[in-house]
Amino acid sequence: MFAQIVVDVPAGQTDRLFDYKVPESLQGAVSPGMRVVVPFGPRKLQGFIIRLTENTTVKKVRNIDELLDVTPVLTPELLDLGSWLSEETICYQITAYQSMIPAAMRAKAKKVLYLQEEIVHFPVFIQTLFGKRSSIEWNKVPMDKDLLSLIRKEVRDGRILLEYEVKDQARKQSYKTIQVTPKKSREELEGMAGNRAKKQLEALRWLLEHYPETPVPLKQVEAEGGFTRAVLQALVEKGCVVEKTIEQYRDPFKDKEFQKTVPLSLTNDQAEVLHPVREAVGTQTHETFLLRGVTGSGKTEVYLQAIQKVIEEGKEAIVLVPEISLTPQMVNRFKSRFGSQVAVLHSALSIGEKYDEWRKIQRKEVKVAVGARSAVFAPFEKLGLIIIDEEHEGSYKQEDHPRYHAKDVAIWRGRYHKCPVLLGSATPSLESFARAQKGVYRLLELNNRVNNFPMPEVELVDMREELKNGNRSVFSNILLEKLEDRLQKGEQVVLFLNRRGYSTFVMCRSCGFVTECPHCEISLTYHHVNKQLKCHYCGHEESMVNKCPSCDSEHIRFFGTGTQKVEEELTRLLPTARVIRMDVDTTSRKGAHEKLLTKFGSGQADILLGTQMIAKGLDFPNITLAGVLAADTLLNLPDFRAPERTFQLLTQVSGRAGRDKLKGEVVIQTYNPEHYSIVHAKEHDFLSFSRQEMTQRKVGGYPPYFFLALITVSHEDLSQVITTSEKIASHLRERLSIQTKVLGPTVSPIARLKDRYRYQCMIKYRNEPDLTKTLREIADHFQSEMAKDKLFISIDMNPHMFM
Ligand SMILES: Nc1ncnc2c1ncn2[C@@H]1O[C@H](COP(=O)(O)OP(=O)(O)OP(=O)(O)O)[C@@H](O)[C@H]1O
Ligand SMILES: [Zn+2]
Ligand SMILES: [Zn+2]
Repeated sequence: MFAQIVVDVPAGQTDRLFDYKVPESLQGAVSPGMRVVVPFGPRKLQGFIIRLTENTTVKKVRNIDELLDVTPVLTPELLDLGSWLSEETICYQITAYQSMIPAAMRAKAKKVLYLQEEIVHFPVFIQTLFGKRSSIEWNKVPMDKDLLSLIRKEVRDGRILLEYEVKDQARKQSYKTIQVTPKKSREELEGMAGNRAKKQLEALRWLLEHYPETPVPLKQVEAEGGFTRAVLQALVEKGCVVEKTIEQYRDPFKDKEFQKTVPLSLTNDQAEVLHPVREAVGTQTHETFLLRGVTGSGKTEVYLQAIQKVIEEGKEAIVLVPEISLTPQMVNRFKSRFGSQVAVLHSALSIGEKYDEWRKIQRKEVKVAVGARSAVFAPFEKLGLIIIDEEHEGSYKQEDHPRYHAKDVAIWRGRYHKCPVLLGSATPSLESFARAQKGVYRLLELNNRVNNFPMPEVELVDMREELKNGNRSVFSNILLEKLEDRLQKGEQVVLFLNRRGYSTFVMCRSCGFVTECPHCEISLTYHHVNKQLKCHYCGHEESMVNKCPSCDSEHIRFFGTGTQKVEEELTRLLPTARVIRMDVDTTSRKGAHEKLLTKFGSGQADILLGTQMIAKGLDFPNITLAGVLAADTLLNLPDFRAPERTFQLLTQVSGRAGRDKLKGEVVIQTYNPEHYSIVHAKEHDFLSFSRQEMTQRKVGGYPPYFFLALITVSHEDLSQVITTSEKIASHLRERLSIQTKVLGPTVSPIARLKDRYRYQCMIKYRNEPDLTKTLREIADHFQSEMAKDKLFISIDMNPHMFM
């Protein structure tokens, strides 16, 4: 028998399957989706088995060296999906597969088999393998087919546990227990211990007295009984007690109580949008729904009840939420409804925790996976529904290989499983909305808030006027007044400050010199805490200067407004206000995010000041004011989606206010009060915004009218970058149709990054069936240069970032 294998070859090789012989010893133990180690030239490499065949055309076929899995880590579906991803996003198949499995399995982790029952209950083969041990390292297991298939069966039945020992794990993931060997009399047991072993007899008697029938953690016996591990180990070896390893999932939620919630009785609007989704789940029909529901319209309850139906049908569901809104509040809503049937895949989890959650899915111990982008690869085999909340979010697009968009993957899987995909948002992306209007997706709408609570009143403040009237503060007079009013009433406020484009930079007032990173063409950011200047792209750090390096002036200082600075000003202006600041600095510690939100939710603070992480998903009834300190920061980015992002963000932030009985108000401070994205956000008018934005897109030749592909070339040597990108552009112009536009090459908005110069070409096309093929040829053409030289070419078939 032979296996066709995708091998983890470093760049420089093409993407193809290699044939290997399955040695006699492994026949019956191998199946597609398992990882193996194979010889490749002089090296040993990892690979995935794609399929098994009876024959090969290869003359000198080599043997598989080692099998790394007992059960496949990739399902047949995911194997298909990976090859599709590799074609669509122009990446190596191996890269696609690696991105589908948890990091713990990618790392060179040690694998250990643990017996879950007494050794005597296992077949002789396994008894001999383990001897007196209760665990054994995988690489000590002989690659013997009969033994392997036995082990596989036991792993499947849960009698042997396969663990990855990941280095990052300081915490215990399993613990040992001991138990007096059952079905033996006291005399027998004492005889086995032998009367010369005093300490052992003492321990045995203690156990017989205190825990005659139940397993006790070894630690507990040591602590309570005061026996040493050596004494107890001796009893194990003599067979007087049996040792057992109890697995403990690293459950990041274990200290939490989830109040069980029951389905709310739906409003008519909710019932109306839920109906077709449940129907599609029931009839196993693939269809993509776009649920456009204003903020606070009860989309989450619709998701929950759709999932309910999925579970009733004996199926499984995936819920994707943006990383940033994967807040405890959001997670709780799923955990509270479905309890232990939910696995949460969260980037804040440790590698080990993530692996545990993933394994719950793989073992079919849960029915629902809630997570950020990569949770779309959850290895369910009976998918009944995939939900993407806040479907417009840019973070669903991966900005590294494989450059996939979670929405495309979700729809691919929906088709495969014949199940619906539900996209939800208050502000759908124009691409999705256009598809819904054309009938490619089915549009569902929730136009009102639950209980018809009104949308909040939005006021725009022109900050240029404020300045003219002598107000140099970051707070307009109106916002300050309203803040004072809320403090008096004991109501709560969220204040939003955009992180990007508004961090503090250092500028010389005399000559305009701005301190830049020596490796990237980006201004350095001032960090208050350690008085350092830092580059957000490459991490370069230097100390703050007192004199302008360019003109020697002493009038050099930092500008712009970071959250810290706003917090300082806030406490100066409103000394009694209790402020919680949420940004990368205050939430970097594990669990900090949750603590801060709980504190705010329980009324221990008046103002929640933060960046993007407070813009979405928060549902606190006592918030009656939302303030946006600078609405324009996103508008100025060199990105055709800037107005769309601005509109979305303003709508989201506004959506935090007045979600319950108390009426909400919003203040948006801006230097562009006439900009259509801001004007329409004020009116909560998605339809008018999308109409106007569509016109812009048509004129500019942008999605959804045109598709885009972005090629970025970088090298330490500028002339190399220019030559290569020119070659690529002219090759493309020759190959592609005349309707297709090839723009550039031009300098990238970030002209230099980590000492590499960057140029880009943009392709705008409507119909170019062979484009991925052509681009792959280009990538292959430069492959050898890329391998030996410092040239780098990145191809993005659906770019969301243009920097
Ligand atoms: N049928 C219902 N009856 C009573 N309350 C409901 C109902 N449906 C939802 N709610 C409540 O309404 C509030 C808003 O709902 P939810 O958070 O689901 O809105 P959303 O559409 O997801 O909002 P956003 O897009 O702003 O996150 C929540 O507090 C929720 O518990
Ligand atoms: Zn200067
Ligand atoms: Zn840098």
